[in-house]
Amino acid sequence: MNHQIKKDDNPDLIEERSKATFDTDAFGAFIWGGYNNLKRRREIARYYEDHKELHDTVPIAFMTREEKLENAYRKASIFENHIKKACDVNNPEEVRYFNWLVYHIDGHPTSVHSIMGFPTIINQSDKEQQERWLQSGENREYLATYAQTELGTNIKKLETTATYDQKTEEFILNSPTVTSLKWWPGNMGHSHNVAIVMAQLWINNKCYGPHPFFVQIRDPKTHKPLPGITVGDIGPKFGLNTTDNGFLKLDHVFPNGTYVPPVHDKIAYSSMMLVRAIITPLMGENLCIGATIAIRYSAIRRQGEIKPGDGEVQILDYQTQQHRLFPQLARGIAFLLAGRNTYNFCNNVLKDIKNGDVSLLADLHAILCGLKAISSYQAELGLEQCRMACGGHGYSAASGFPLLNSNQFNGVTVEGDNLVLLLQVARYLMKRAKEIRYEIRYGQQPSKPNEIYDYLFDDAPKKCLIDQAYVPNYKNVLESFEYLSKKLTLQAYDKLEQLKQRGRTSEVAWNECSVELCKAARAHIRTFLARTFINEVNQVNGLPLLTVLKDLLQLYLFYEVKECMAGLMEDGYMLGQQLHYVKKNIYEALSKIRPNAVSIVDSFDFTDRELNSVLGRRDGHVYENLLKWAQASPLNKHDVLPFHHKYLGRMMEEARQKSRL
Ligand SMILES: CCCCCCCC/C=C\CCC/C=C/C(=O)SCCNC(=O)CCNC(=O)[C@H](O)C(C)(C)COP(=O)(O)OP(=O)(O)OC[C@H]1O[C@@H](n2cnc3c(N)ncnc32)[C@H](O)[C@@H]1OP(=O)(O)O
Ligand SMILES: Cc1cc2nc3c(=O)[nH]c(=O)nc-3n(C[C@H](O)[C@H](O)[C@H](O)COP(=O)(O)OP(=O)(O)OC[C@H]3O[C@@H](n4cnc5c(N)ncnc54)[C@H](O)[C@@H]3O)c2cc1C
Repeated sequence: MNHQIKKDDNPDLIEERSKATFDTDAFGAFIWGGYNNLKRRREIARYYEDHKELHDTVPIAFMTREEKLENAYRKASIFENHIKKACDVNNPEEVRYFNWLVYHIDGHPTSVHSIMGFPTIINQSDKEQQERWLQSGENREYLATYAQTELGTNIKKLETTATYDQKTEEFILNSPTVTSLKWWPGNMGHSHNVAIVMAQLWINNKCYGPHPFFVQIRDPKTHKPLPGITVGDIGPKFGLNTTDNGFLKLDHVFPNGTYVPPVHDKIAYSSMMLVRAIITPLMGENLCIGATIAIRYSAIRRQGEIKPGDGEVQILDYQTQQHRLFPQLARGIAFLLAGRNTYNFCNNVLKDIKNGDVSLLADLHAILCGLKAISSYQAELGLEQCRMACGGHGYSAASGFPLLNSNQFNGVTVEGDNLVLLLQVARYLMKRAKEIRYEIRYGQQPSKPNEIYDYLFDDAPKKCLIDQAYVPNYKNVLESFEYLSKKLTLQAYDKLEQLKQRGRTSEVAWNECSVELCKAARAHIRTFLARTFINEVNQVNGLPLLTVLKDLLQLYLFYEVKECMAGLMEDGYMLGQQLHYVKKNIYEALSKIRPNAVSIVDSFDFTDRELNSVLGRRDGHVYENLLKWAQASPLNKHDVLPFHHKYLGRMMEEARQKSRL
C-alpha cells in the first residue's frame, strides 16, 4: 500500500501509486532504521513546515551570493531556539535531518564548526582544554573551522609551522611560504572566529609532525582579524556557495598551550574519519533524491509511442530510461545501508580510542576511505544520469539538479581526493596480501581475522556459479566479487614485489602499480557494499517488502557484475554464457521494479523541501508550477529590463535608423 495517494494529485502518479505491491511505510522504516525514526523524521519535517521563519525567502537559485549568506546567517541566528524544540539534540541523525531541512544542500555558516571544528575539540583535547572549550563550543560562543589544507595537501608535508618557544612557553604559528597559506577551510572566510590549525610541531629543532592547534583568528567582540592574521573568502565555487571557504595566512601568531602526545600518531587525523563516515550515507541520500526527482518526472512525462497508435507513453516505460535510473536507486540504497553500518562502527571505534584502544583504527580507516571514494564517485555519475533522464528541464535550476549536482561535485574531493583514498585502501590490502603469501609459504595464521577481509584468506578453488536459476542466488554473485577482489589484490601485490626485486624502490614500484592498486581497492569495496546489502535484506521479515527489496538487490548485484565483467572474464572465471545470464537478470529486475518504481521513491518520504525540485514534486503537478517558478525569476520583475534601452534598445534603434538612411 502506498500511503502517499491523494486524490488531487497528478492522475499518472495516482495510477502508479495504486499499483504498489508493498507498504511504503515498511520500506521507509527499513531505509531510515525503524518505524520510530520514520515517525520522528515526519514530526521534524512538520515542525520545519510550520515555522516559516526557517524558510528561504525566495528560491536560492534566484539569490546572489551575498543574499545566500545573509539568508543563511539569518537562519543560523534563530536555529538554536528551534532545534531544541524540533529534535532530540542528543540524537545525531535528528540533528542532521533538521540541519538539512533548514539549510538544505549549499552549506551554511555554522557547518564546519558542527562537523569538524567542534568534534576535533571533543575528541582531541585533554581534560583541562575541555573544561575551557567544550561547553562554550557547544553553546556556540565561538565557531571553529578546521584549517588543514594548504595550497597543497599531503598532510605529512604541510608547511605551516608551530614552533614551541621555551622562554615564553608559547607556540608560534607561522605560514612561511605562499604555498603554506591555508586554503579551503569551510566558514573560515568570514563566519568562524577560531581555527583548528594543523601545523608541523617543532620543539627544540625537532619536528613532531602535524598537530592541531586552537587559534583565535578573529576578535570575539569586533570580529576583526587579529594581529598577524590575514583571512578572507576564496571566492565563488562550483557549489557550496552559501559557505565561505577561506584562506588564512599566519604571521607569527601566538596561541598558548601545552604539548600532550596522542595515544596514536594518526589520532590527529580522526576528525577526517568522522566526516568520511557522514559522507557515504549522504551520497546515498543525494542519489536517492536525484532518482526520486527523475523517476517521478518520468512517470508524468509522456513522449513518443511504444505501440504505434496507442498514444504517448510515460517515459518511465522505456527500458533505456529504466536502465539509466533504477541502478541509481539501487546504488543509493546500498550507500545508505553501508553508510549507516560504518557510521556506527566509526562511533564505536572513536569511543574505544578515547579509552586508549586503537586496535580497530586501521580497519576503520581503510573502509571509510574506500566507501567515501566509491560512493561519492558513483553518486556523481548517477546524478548526472538522473539529470540527463529529465531532458531539457533537467538543465533548468527548477529541476533541482544544478544545485544538487554541483554540490555533489565536492564529494570526490573533500576529506581527501578519491584516488588518494583508494590508495589508502590498497595499502591496507597489500598488508593482507603479504600475510596471505607469507601464510602460504610458512604455514602461519594471518594477524587477526576480520569479517571485512576474511574472504581474502579463503583458499578453496573458485568456480563462477552464476546461472539462470529463476530465483537468483546472491551468494554466488558475492563469491564472484570476492574472487575478483582477491585476484586483483594478489596480482597487484605480486607485481609490486617483482618490481622491487628488479631494483625499484618501494615508492617507485607503488607508483608503477597504482592503477592496479586502485582497481583492487574498488573491488574490495564493491564486495563490502554487496555483502552489506545482502545481510540487510536477509534480516527483513514480511514477504511484500522482502520481494521488492530482493528485486532491487538483484538489480544491484548483477549491474555491478556487468560493471566489472572484464576482470571476471579475462582469466575464464566467468563465461560468455554466464554474462548472458547476468544481463537477463538485469532486464528482469528492471521490469519487476517498474510497476513499483514511484512507490519505492515515495517510501524515502522526502519532502518537497528536501527535493527542492519542480520536476520531482510529490503531487506531480509539474507544468503549472514550472510556469510559476519561471515567473518568480528576478528577471521577470520587469516587463522591460532597466538597462534594456541603454544597450540592446539603443543598438536596435541605431540599426533601424541606419537602415532608414
Ligand atoms: C550537518 C551535517 C552535514 C554533513 C555535511 C557533510 C558534507 C561535506 C560537505 C562539505 C564539508 C566539507 C568539509 C571538508 C573538510 C576537509 O576536506 S578537511 C581536509 C581533509 N583532508 C584530507 O582528507 C587529506 C587527505 N590526506 C590524508 O588523509 C593523508 O595525507 C593520507 C593520504 C591518509 C596519507 O597520510 P600520511 O601522510 O600520514 O601518510 P603515510 O605515512 O603513508 O601514513 C599512512 C598510514 O597512516 C594511517 N592513516 C592515515 N590516515 C589515517 C586515519 N585517518 N586514521 C587512522 N590511520 C590513518 C594509514 O592506515 C597508514 O597506516 P600504516 O602505516 O600502518 O599502513
Ligand atoms: C568544497 C570544499 C570544502 C573543503 N573544506 C575544507 C576544510 O574545511 N578544511 C580543510 O582543511 N580543507 C578543506 N578542503 C580541501 C580538501 O580537503 C582538499 O581539496 C582535498 O583533500 C584534496 O586536496 P588538494 O585540493 O590539495 O588536491 P591535490 O592533493 O593537489 O590533488 C590533485 C590531484 O593529484 C592527485 N594526487 C595527489 N596526491 C596523490 C598521490 N599521493 N597519489 C596519486 N595521486 C595523487 C589527486 O588524485 C588529484 O587528482 C575543501 C575542499 C573543497 C573542494
